[in-house]
Parts: sequence; C-alpha cells; structure tokens
Amino acid sequence: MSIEWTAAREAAWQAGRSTACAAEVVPLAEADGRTLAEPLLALTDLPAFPTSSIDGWAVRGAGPWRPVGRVLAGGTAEPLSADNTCVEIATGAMVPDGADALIRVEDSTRDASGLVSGQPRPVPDWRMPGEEATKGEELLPVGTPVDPAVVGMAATCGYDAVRVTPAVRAALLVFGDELLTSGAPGDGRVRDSLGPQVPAWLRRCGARITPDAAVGPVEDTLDAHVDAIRQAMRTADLVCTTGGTMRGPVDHLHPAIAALGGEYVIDTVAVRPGFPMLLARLPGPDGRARLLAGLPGNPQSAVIALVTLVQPFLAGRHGRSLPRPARVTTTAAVHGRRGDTHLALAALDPDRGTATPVGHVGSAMLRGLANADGFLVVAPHTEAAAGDALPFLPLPLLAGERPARPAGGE
Ligand SMILES: Nc1nc2c(c(=O)[nH]1)N[C@H]1C(S)=C(S)[C@@H](COP(=O)(O)OP(=O)(O)OC[C@H]3O[C@@H](n4cnc5c(N)ncnc54)[C@H](O)[C@@H]3O)O[C@H]1N2
Ligand code: MOO
Repeated sequence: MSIEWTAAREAAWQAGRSTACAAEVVPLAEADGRTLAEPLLALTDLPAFPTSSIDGWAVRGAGPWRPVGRVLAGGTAEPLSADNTCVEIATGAMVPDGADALIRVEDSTRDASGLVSGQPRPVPDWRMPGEEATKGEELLPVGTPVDPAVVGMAATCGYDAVRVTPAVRAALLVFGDELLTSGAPGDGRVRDSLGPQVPAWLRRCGARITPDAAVGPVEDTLDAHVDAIRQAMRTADLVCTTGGTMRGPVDHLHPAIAALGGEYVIDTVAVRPGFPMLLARLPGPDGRARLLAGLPGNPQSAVIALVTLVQPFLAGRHGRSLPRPARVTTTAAVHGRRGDTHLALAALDPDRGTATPVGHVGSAMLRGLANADGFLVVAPHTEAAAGDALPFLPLPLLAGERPARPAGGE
C-alpha cells in the first residue's frame, strides 16, 4: 500500500484540487496571504488617462507659450485649444487634449511678460493610456498567492475586493500519553514538541488554525481518538493528527479512521524518515468530506509528512501549483535508503547553489531541523556523492525567517 514519494506529493495535491470549494470575496485589506480564485484583470487601461510624469508645462504649437491655466493631479484637464499656449502641469495630472509636448520646469524659463520658453526632452515625459495594461487584459492568473505587490496591483486596477479561495480551517490533535505540555522531560516522559510547532507550519502552508483548534494530548484510547476527531471535524476542513500512525499497542489512528468510515487517499509513503504518514477522507457531520493527515509521532517525521502531504494538499486546494524541488549541488555524500526516497536535512548556500547535510538528523530529533533550510532528496535505489546535483525541497518558511547560512555539520 506504500506509495512512492513523488507520487504521494502529486496524489496529495490532486486530493486538494478535487476538494476545492466555492470562492469568497474579501476586501483588499484582508487579502494578503490568500490565493486568487479568479484572474486579476485590468478594469481600465493603465494608465487610465494620459498622465504627466513631470512638474512643468504642457504646451501646444511653437513657443514661447502663454500660460492659460493649471492642471493638478486629480483634476480633469480642459483641452488646450490655441497654438502658442500652455498650462502649468503637475506630476500625475491628466495631460490636456491638444498638448503636443511637456517641458520640465527646470528646462524652462519665463520672460518678464510671463511667456514660457524651453525644450521638451527627446523621450516624451508622459505616460499613454494602456502603456502598462489594456482594459480587460489578464495581469495575474488564478492560483496566484496574494502578497503585498498583488494587493497593490489590485488596488491600482481599481479593485475594492478580490475573489479568493476559501480559507482552509485546520485542527490539530496530538496523541501520546507520554507527552508533557510543560516543564523538562524525564522519568519516561517527553515534551510535546509538535503541538507547539505544527500550527505554525500549517499557517505557513496556507491553512488557518486558531489556538483552541490545537488539542492534546488526547488520551490513548480508541474512544478518545474517535471523539476527538469527530469533534475536530465539526469546524475543521483538515484535521492533522500526530502519533499513533503505526500499529503499536496504543496506536489508535487506523482503528479510529475505520470507526469513522474513512477511506485512505494515501496509507504510508516510501520515504525515510516518515514512512507511516497517511491521508484519509472522512465523512464530516454535514456530509461534506474532511481530510485527515496522520503525521507520525517522531517529530522530524511529522514535519516530513507536512511537506509531503499537507503542503501539496493545501497548494492543490488553493489552486496553487505543486511546489517543485529546485536542484542544488550537495557538498557531501548522502546515503540512499534502498527502495525509499531519503529526505536529508541540509543547509543551503544560495550564493553557491550548494546544500550541506546537517547533523543530528535522527527522526526523533529536532536539532537538525532547526539548523536546516530544507531537504536534499535522494531517489530510491540511488546514492549521492559530494558534487552531485540533487533536488532540494525547502522548508515552508517565510522569506528571511531562516537566512541560509554556511552549514554546521555536527
Ligand atoms: N515495530 C516497529 N515499530 C516502529 C516502526 C517500525 O517500522 N516497526 N517505525 C518507527 C517509526 S519510523 C516511526 S516514525 C514511529 C511512528 O510511530 P507513531 O506515529 O505510531 O508514533 P508514536 O508511536 O505515537 O510515537 C513515536 C515516537 O515519537 C514520540 N512522539 C510522539 N508524539 C510526539 C510529540 N507530540 N512530541 C514529541 N515526541 C512525540 C513518541 O514519544 C515516540 O518516541 O514508529 C516507530 N516504531
Ligand atoms: O520513518 Mo520514522 O518516520 O523514521 O521516524
């Protein structure tokens, strides 16, 4: 039942695409971070009218010119109807009909009687309608992530609101009676390191999760698991769970999926670490399907499941393309993991286009993850030597969050 890693990412993305639902309209002030559900069109020509790029004079005919008025940004310009006349013009103002040149104030002089003389620059100092875009032109396609520049572009075009893909509400259920939620580990107990970090990864992948939607530890009984999943499905479109993906004495995830009438989209992936990850479709209380992503309990494995299943699912759901690993040169050998894909934590040097594997990369460890920028991808049945080009899957971090630094090794 195990599926190859690249096929798993594709299948998770397809699962997102096939569950995409009706778009919503949000005001521009709330659009940052969303995804366009319809193309951004030029609602008018841009500029919408001939626009002066300078402070100076709009002139008609041969000089010297007699000033007959003034046009400021925001005003409409009267036509300049007589030769040898001009109007004073401000940057951003509409160029009057009839004007045949603009002269910068610093390129002009005025005589005692107030007549203006001067030379226009060889390249006209005004912008013509349609220079940036023509009315109806598609400026950005469906699936474009809305960032500050996109918000600005939409405002320039005249949009007050944009149609975006609906928010995906996520919930997190942390399983494991051995987990402490405060204080230092010891006496057989470990700190829950997934409850605090998974919501933050989910947000960076485009899901919405409120603090009360992260619940745990959920008691290690089947009933408690079923109840917690059922409760989470009331409000969440995507339920992530951590732990319990194997078939140990207190691993209740698979029986809970069965009890809730779920069906697997993906049940284990041929990747190391992280292979017991899963994606299942469950009927929600309103009859609409919910997605459940089962992240393995080992903390690094859980993050690998996030980038393998959850990030592609959310990309598909939002109509975004599947993030494709770029190729970099590994500075050190990376072992293959036989028939499984090996995801090896590495620190990127973007200037050199290299990545260096980091140390402390056991699946139970987070130290390597906290010092890496992403994963080198070693294909099944291959070994990588220093100098080989390998795909590199970046962690879903925001720009500038983790400046790539020279890799530290151990
Ligand atoms: N007989 C086998 N046992 C295991 C195998 C195997 O192939 N055969 N694979 C191992 C691998 S690989 C993984 S990954 C884990 C996955 O197990 P589960 O998803 O069922 O996770 P748990 O058993 O609940 O926990 C595993 C491990 O992770 C720690 N953990 C769990 N949750 C958290 C958390 N929120 N924060 C910090 N640490 C957490 C937990 O204490 C365990 O040490 O199965 C292996 N076993
Ligand atoms: O695959 Mo486990 O997910 O190596 O730790």
